[in-house]
Amino acid sequence: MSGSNMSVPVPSNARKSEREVFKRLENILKSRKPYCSGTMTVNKDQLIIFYGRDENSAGRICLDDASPEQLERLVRACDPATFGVNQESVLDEQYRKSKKLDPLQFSSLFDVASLNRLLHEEFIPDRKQGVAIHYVRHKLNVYEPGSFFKPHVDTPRGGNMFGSLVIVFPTAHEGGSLVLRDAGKEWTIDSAHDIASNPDLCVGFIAFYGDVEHEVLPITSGYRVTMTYNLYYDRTSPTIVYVPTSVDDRYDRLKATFEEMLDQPPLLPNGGYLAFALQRKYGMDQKTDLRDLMEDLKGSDDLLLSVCEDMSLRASLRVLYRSPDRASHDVLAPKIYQLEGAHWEDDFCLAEFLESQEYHVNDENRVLRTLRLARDKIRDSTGKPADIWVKWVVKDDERRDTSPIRLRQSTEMNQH
Ligand SMILES: O=C(O)CCC(=O)C(=O)O
Ligand SMILES: [Fe+2]
Repeated sequence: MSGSNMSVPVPSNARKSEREVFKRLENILKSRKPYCSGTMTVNKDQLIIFYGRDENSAGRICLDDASPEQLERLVRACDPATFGVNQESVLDEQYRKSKKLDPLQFSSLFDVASLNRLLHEEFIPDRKQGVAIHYVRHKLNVYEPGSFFKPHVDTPRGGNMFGSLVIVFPTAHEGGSLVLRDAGKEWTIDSAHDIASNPDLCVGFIAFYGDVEHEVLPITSGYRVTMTYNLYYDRTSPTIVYVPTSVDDRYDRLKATFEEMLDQPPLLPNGGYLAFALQRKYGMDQKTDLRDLMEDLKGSDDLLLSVCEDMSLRASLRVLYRSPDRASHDVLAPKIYQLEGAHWEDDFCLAEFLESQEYHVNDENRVLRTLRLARDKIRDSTGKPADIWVKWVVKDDERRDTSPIRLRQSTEMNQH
């Protein structure tokens, strides 16, 4: 389930001034990069790795001035790297050709916490500014000439994992750029080049959100050694507030545009909601409490929520359900419904249909009788079986229906 690729037309009755404001809001929300990268100076000690697969093998390497022989010895101590498909580890050298050590097979003196400040300033969502980052070491990867890792998205490990961090050690190599792709854009990070052009001893780093596709291009010479971390929010540790030094005026611009929009009466003359598709993807299923998910928003989604909170606008996460034939009103539901095996009566309006699903869940006979149909019946605008999209709802009106899931009028932003 995701919200990033859905195209929702701006309602045809939106006025020109409204369209312009929507477009500006959209541009601000889409302008944040889903990663941050650079180089960080280190002392030589931080580049020492102790490694060994079992009790009978032990090695040590300093990844500053390691010789090809030392690097070859490290390669021999590693296993071929697998990758995750449907929760399983698969070995396929057409897809990923590299070597790796698991976290219990190596130790490193690298001080990852030195990146805290930078990640908070450049990468951590605004509402998470005070929350500490918990870095969990994932793998040591070793790429020889000819090694690569085709485009993939990292397997999320645990609910509050929000991203990945790659540390690139300063072993001389060429090729091996990390290419990131998100929402139709692409960025290439050539850490080997960045490290070589820095006069100080340094490592390269790239932190990116968990839903960003990435790829390691083939290594053409030398050895590329990386250490990966899974990034979590650490809610148990004390919160630290950094004062960002970089200037990011998106918050102010978003707030000003919002104010302008709300000051333009009548925005929604008959009442209604203003809904925004989430920019980032989140894992969820029927058990997901959308209120918990609100705590884990990333990037622009989090920025939007902070602006809403700041302006005392009631905001919540909702799932948008749209009937197959668009004959009834859309429903912004406060939860994810179990549609597997549900049955759509032709004269149902969508809200009634969803309510009936709730009712039938514990009614075994009805469920048996109504097996099949629903997945086929709920379709998106292109005719494919519908996916579930999570939307923002930020503006409503006193005259709103009392039913929590009925929508009288929705105004949505175009995603493209
Ligand atoms: O080594 C890298 O640069 C990236 C490795 C990676 O994408 C992974 O381990 O999932
Ligand atoms: Fe990856």
